[in-house]
Amino acid sequence: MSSGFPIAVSVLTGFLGAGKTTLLNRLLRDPALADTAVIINEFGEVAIDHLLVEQASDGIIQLSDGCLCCTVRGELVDTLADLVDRLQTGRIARLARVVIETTGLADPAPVLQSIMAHPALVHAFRLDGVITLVDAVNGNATLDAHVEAVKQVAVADRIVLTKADLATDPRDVEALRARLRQINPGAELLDAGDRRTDVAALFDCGLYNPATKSADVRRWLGEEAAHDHHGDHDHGDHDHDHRHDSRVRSYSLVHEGPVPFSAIEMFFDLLRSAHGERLLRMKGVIELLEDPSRPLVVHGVQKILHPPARLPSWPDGQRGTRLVLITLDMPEDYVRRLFAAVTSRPSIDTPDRAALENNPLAIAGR
Ligand SMILES: Nc1nc2c(ncn2[C@@H]2O[C@H](COP(=O)(O)OP(=O)(O)OP(=O)(O)O)[C@@H](O)[C@H]2O)c(=O)[nH]1
Repeated sequence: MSSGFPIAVSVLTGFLGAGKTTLLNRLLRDPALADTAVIINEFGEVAIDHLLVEQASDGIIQLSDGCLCCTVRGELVDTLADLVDRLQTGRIARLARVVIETTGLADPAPVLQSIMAHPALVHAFRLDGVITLVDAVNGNATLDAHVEAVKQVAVADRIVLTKADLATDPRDVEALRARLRQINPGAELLDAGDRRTDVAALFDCGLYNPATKSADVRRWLGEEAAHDHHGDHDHGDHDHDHRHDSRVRSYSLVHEGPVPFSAIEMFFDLLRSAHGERLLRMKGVIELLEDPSRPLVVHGVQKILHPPARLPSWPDGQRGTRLVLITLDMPEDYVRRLFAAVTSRPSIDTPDRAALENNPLAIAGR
């Protein structure tokens, strides 16, 4: 794979009418998004209308053969593979970024999964981050009614509140902000009406940037680890029945001292085989016994684990293994016991790693 790879992929999601296209059109006027391909997944057609945009002196041009109709996931993969082919055959000179706008009803996890899982794409693309838009007027009701909307917020790296200008009561907007922070305390919460909500604020989320060999670990792990958050709290005086929120949980697992690669591998394998589809998102840094000075950055979506990357040094000087899990209906106790077992901190009635190696089913899946 030549230079220029892997290409950053950003996923833009948000419920029906949240303002995705409006924001995208605004962002695309920024020259910083030159050399960007936009893939739009329109609702209703179960199809992807993809519009390839290419840098030209006079702005954006649509490639003449750029429109295909196709089914969602397979064709998303085909579309991305086609982009790689165009680059390698010189039909596109440069491609710095891909933005995928999902349908409002989409559960973003399978979209992320199809990018991260495919062998042909895994080295060509890297997930930069998920940008989720939430409508300030309808957001609360949407989150109450649709678990997909809660998942969209839960997996976000950036949350953008739209239409705050249409809200009649600022207290409602504040309550919504509090709820969004509750569901996903690690994501930055931005306002669409704020001029600072620009390309720089929304892209390069820092999961892992091969160019700088860095990851914004402090932000996405530090905050989580500090709060060790659950999504099922009441919100003070706004005591709604947020039944979907409580199904989504975000919590961190911490282990001081290095762990062998085999233990981490076993943890992920058992977790994914027992509860893969409930693991919405996982990110973390790991201190490996085999190479403790270079942290291993891992991130995964459902059953898919992205190829781990190595950082040259510990970003905040703090060693140890820190994982953030965002889950839907997953028993936290099972995850904690499994983690304790593989990191060899046995607790009562919990087998240690040696026992697990002999019998991986020793910790029941549910
Ligand atoms: N007042 C106001 N209107 C907005 C804002 N953002 C979007 N809109 C309007 O909301 C409507 C829906 O916006 P779109 O950008 O089409 O929303 P979308 O999320 O792409 O919609 P779907 O693709 O159908 O899910 C349009 O009429 C926009 O002009 C905002 O911040 N303030």
